[in-house]
Amino acid sequence: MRAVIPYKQENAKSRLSPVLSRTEREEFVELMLRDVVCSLREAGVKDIDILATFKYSSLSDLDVNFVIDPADLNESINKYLKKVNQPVLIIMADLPLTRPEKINDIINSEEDVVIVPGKGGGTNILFIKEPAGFSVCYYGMSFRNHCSIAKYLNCSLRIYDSFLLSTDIDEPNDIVEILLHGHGLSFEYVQNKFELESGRARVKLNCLH
Ligand SMILES: Nc1nc2c(ncn2[C@@H]2O[C@H](COP(=O)(O)OP(=O)(O)OP(=O)(O)O)[C@@H](O)[C@H]2O)c(=O)[nH]1
Ligand SMILES: C[C@H](OP(=O)(O)O)C(=O)O
Repeated sequence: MRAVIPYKQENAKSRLSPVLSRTEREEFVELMLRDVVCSLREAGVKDIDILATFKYSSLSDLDVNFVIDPADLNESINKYLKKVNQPVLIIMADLPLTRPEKINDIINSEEDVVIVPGKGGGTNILFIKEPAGFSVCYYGMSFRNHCSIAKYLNCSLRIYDSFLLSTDIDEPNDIVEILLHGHGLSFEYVQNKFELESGRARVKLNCLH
């Protein structure tokens, strides 16, 4: 089994622009990636590929395999899936709340395909036992896309329900969840920049500086 983390750092997380500068976003996305790699290692995942648009020197200390492909997300993953010929876990880099025990639960599933939905119709994690015939279709309602693809291929499907794994960090208020439930490098980064404001409604995010 291999884990693959699609990764693009250039102008990453543009939806966080209201609260983080471009430089801060590029720093932050790397720390979230490192937290994801750490959780995969704690889960005992040995083979980790970072499918990156560029050979980022700042990642050179990571004990992972780099697959460099400047193509877009869907094209690069679909090319990867045609070559990998073993079960594969596609996990996004913006999932800093990932926990090793949940990774293990997913990769030990009986089903052919496991999908962890993201907020707003996305796909945060895809586990595919036989990836050769599978194509990904990210963006828009990718969760529905991937459910349909699994059905078309007659794959048994498990929708994995997890608050922590479904929390991808896209928009400013998503950072609240890191401050409440996070750990690791991404938590340390945001706790120096933001604070929580509690009230009758949902907890709000306030910038410290
Ligand atoms: N290899 C590769 N990974 C990508 C590409 N675009 C996004 N990713 C990665 O795919 C995952 C989900 O992407 P998004 O949540 O859309 O990340 P993003 O594009 O930085 O976010 P926004 O700018 O807010 O849309 C993240 O792990 C990104 O690093 C790409 O063109 N190639
Ligand atoms: C890649 C995309 O991420 P989102 O834009 O939904 O965070 C998706 O999950 O289809």
